[in-house]
Amino acid sequence: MLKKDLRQKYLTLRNQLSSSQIADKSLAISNKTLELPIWSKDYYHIFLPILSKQEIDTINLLSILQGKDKNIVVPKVENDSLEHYLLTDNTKFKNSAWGVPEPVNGIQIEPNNIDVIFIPLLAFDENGNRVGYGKGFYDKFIACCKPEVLKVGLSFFEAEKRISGVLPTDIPLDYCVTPEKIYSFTGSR
Ligand SMILES: Nc1nc2c(c(=O)[nH]1)N(C=O)[C@@H](CNc1ccc(C(=O)N[C@@H](CCC(=O)O)C(=O)O)cc1)CN2
Ligand SMILES: Nc1ncnc2c1ncn2[C@@H]1O[C@H](COP(=O)(O)OP(=O)(O)OP(=O)(O)O)[C@@H](O)[C@H]1O
Repeated sequence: MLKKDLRQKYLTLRNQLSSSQIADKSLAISNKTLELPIWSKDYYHIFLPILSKQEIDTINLLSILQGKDKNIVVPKVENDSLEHYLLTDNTKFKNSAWGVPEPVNGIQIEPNNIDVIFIPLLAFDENGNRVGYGKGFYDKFIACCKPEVLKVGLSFFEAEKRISGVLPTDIPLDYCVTPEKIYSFTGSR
């Protein structure tokens, strides 16, 4: 299926989830991440959910990262690209026009310092390709990171067979975590 059709399909499926399904699936995804071979790193990049858009609630994953004493980095849209800030006890948040809770100020982190990125998505396929909102924010961000950065998709739904219309700028995932299972794409490339 084409990216734009998949975007529509999964936006609709996501909107049909009840708030208790969102909470249960978000918790299951967070707990499943503990089985990933990613926990020996320092800098973990995480998104904070647009709750009104029924995105995965990452609060439990945030607690896991804090419990493991990791450096936690969150994005902010500035001039049509992402900037990244260290999360501290003093970080203040403000919802962007798009509904993302974004840090107001703080210590900026360069992409080359980031070791692991948890990526929001609408759909993914069995090759680790991914569909987001279609703005290319994450594609451009990942392109600035070090080549060995670990890219971990989080998804309420299981993999599609194949996304068509994948572009040369699309960087595939290393792992994707759903409430049911972990997909690893590291062996297939
Ligand atoms: N929780 C969360 N945080 C995230 C993302 C995400 O998908 N989820 N992003 C993943 O990329 C980035 C922000 N993504 C954005 C995507 C679109 C627009 C935006 O400006 N949208 C237009 C409408 C565009 C349209 O409908 O065509 C607007 O609000 O005017 C802003 C940010 C970074 N943070
Ligand atoms: N590294 C890059 N440099 C410049 N433009 C890019 C880059 N990566 C992607 N783009 C552009 O961004 C646009 C959106 O890409 P795509 O449809 O793959 O978005 P997406 O993967 O759904 O969204 P996102 O990355 O925000 O989650 C495309 O027009 C693409 O050409």
